[in-house]
Amino acid sequence: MAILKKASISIVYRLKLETETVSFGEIATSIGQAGGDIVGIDIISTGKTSTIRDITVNVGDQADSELIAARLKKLDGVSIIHISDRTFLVHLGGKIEIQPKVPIKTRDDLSRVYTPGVAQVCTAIAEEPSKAYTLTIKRNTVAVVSDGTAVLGLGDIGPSAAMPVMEGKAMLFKQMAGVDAFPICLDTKDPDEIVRIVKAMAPAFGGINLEDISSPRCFEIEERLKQELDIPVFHDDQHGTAVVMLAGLFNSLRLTGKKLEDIKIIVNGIGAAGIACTKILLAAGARNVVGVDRAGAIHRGENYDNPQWTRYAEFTNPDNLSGPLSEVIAGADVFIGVSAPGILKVDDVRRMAADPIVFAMANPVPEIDPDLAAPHVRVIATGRSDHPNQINNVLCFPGIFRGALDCRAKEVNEAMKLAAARAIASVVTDDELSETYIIPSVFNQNVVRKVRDAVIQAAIETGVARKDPGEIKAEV
Ligand SMILES: NC(=O)C1=CN([C@@H]2O[C@H](COP(=O)(O)OP(=O)(O)OC[C@H]3O[C@@H](n4cnc5c(N)ncnc54)[C@H](O)[C@@H]3O)[C@@H](O)[C@H]2O)C=CC1
Ligand SMILES: CC(=O)C(=O)O
Ligand SMILES: [Mg+2]
Repeated sequence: MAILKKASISIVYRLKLETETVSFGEIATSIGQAGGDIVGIDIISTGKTSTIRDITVNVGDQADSELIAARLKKLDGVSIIHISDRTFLVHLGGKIEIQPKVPIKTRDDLSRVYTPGVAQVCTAIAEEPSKAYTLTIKRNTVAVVSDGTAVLGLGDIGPSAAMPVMEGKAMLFKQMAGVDAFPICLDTKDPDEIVRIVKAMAPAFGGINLEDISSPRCFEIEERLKQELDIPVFHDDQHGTAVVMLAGLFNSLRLTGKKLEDIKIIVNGIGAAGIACTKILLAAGARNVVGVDRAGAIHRGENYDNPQWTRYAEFTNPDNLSGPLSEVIAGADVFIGVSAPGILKVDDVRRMAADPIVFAMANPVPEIDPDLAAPHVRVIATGRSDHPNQINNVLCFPGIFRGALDCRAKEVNEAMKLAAARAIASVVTDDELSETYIIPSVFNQNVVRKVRDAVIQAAIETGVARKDPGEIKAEV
């Protein structure tokens, strides 16, 4: 796919240059001819006969980077000291740390934050457990829990390899919504064990964000934890994705003038995200949703190994369509992809109804290259940040947990999710709305505030809020 060749890797070449032998112009030409785009030049040190420089270059992929290195090595007077990928550099030593809120400078400080003073606080919590919310990190802290089995679209890469994603989620929680989040990657795939561990660690947390746990195990794990814990448990890949997708669809339909209840929607990839997207679409009023997976359209009368699919067929696909994506997509108004790279073809898009809406949300590579789809659709959205219309659950989870924590919600229910979707959609005003702006930017400051407020309101209305946020502010 062309998308894989776009400049998405940023490489720093540290070079020693013999100034009598080679000019910077020769180096720049060499890099440019190999497909690199120089975006920064830093002088590290200079001597009488040589200089050391860091040249930052954007390249399409690893092969381009290697080609540039090979060309530089051939130039007289150039030696490569080292090559670093800026994405790797930003991960060195991990991306987050814990900071104390008060300094410990004297024995007096020590005796208050630690023993003996801390004992009084422990006793107060032992006598009144709800004080954990006011006297510990619980009220502002979320566990981001994964077992590394469905990491982005990379699949079962294990708990250690999942950590960078979970650290990234923790950064986003903090930066977007002030929520302290811990990445916790478990070295087990056993649902019983995951449930037991998460329950056992729950006292420290005000909420649990499950992440990148493969289906169908994710459904059982989330359901059991919701039943057994009194703090919100939210599987981001299901509900965060569904909320943001619905927000994007609400706004796309504002453009096309079509109504949710009248349109045909294909959801491709009936896993964690696909099932949740379907459920929220139906809850919002859609009537004709057809799920498609590797086995084609999920329909009644088929004996699926995956029990989720048998259940799914009962409440979707009103015309009981069967067959591959390329057939059932005919006449569809909307394609929601939460499956795998490159499986939607331009010919498939051509078979859709007028003004097609395509959300190709598989990460990191979408179901169709947005540049290929663009001439044939009214709206194209992906999960990526390097294209317009980024439909990514980062627009949801910070605000939804900010709201849930602030009102000490017992759970995140359907009303709260629908309220969050409407809130995200509402950030885009009528004047701003266009084919390339159906969803607010991740950096739009209004998103978290609007989602938080809407979630609190819905939590209060549905009786799951344990606190008025005003009272929480008064306690600070
Ligand atoms: N943009 C966003 O915010 C989000 C995007 N995603 C992306 O959606 C995709 C799925 O994520 P999950 O639902 O968590 O994974 P999952 O593993 O629970 O589900 C994936 C489903 O896609 C199906 N699938 C795989 N290849 C297929 C093919 N060639 N044709 C039809 N179906 C196929 C699988 O059989 C499975 O049912 C991933 O690429 C993930 O990165 C997931 C969550 C959020
Ligand atoms: C965005 C996200 O959570 C995913 O692709 O899994
Ligand atoms: Mg995820």
